[in-house]
Amino acid sequence: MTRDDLFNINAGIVKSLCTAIAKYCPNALVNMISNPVNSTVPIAAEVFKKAGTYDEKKLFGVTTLDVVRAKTFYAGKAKVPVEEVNVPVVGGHAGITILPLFSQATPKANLPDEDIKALTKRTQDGGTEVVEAKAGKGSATLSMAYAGALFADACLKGLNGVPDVVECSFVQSSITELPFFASKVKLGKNGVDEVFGLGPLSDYEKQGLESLIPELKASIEKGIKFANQS
Ligand SMILES: NC(=O)c1ccc[n+]([C@@H]2O[C@H](COP(=O)([O-])OP(=O)(O)OC[C@H]3O[C@@H](n4cnc5c(N)ncnc54)[C@H](O)[C@@H]3O)[C@@H](O)[C@H]2O)c1
Ligand SMILES: O=C(O)C[C@H](O)C(=O)O
Repeated sequence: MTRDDLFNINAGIVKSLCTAIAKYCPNALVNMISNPVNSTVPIAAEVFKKAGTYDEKKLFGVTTLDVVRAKTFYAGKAKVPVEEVNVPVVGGHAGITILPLFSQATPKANLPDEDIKALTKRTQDGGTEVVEAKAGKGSATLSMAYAGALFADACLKGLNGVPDVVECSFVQSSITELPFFASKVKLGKNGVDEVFGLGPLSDYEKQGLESLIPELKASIEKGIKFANQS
């Protein structure tokens, strides 16, 4: 099976599920985990737009697993307790479109450049590492369940009026030239309350941002095209 076959199968499933969401629960917050997230979120947006139910504050690509991985790998390298670590991960959810911002990681550890590069690559390749290790038996399951639960819980806290709930997510965005982008998002009573900008980037992160834009743009466009042609 080619990647295109996989895209078509998952994209078709997402399209039909989103058609049902538009009909039966049009006001729901939608947490999109199905891959390729960089395309399935734009597909969902197109389906909802056609149905007249699109609310950009209520559609989220779940990138929490990238954050969980970045935190875990950073904690290991920096020798700090993982529960104290914070690392924003921006961009998208595939390969080089996943951009962990270790320059903003806390607690500060002043890791050398080669460690930052290795941590970045490991975060970007984390999903593939699991897929390869499971050798045909699927992708990350327990860690995804953990990450999905974290993000769903954050959405529920926001809906319940808990202040200052902030998570990274792939959402409609105007912080770059792309219509969808993952960054820190404040969650509130209506879903997205505020999409935060990227903050100061290191030169390495600036390069990473520049490199990911064309790939992420193509994946977004592929999703939009799929939604509108089939
Ligand atoms: N966003 C992330 O970080 C992340 C992490 C892990 C997995 N994923 C993605 O999550 C998705 C599911 O992964 P998985 O490992 O749980 O796969 P899986 O094959 O174990 O489960 C897929 C489920 O979808 C169901 N299904 C198939 N066709 C359907 C349809 N037409 N309508 C409704 N349900 C249907 C199947 O019965 C099955 O239960 C994949 O797209 C995977 O790439 C995303
Ligand atoms: O399902 C995959 O290809 C990988 C998944 O998105 C992950 O990050 O683990």
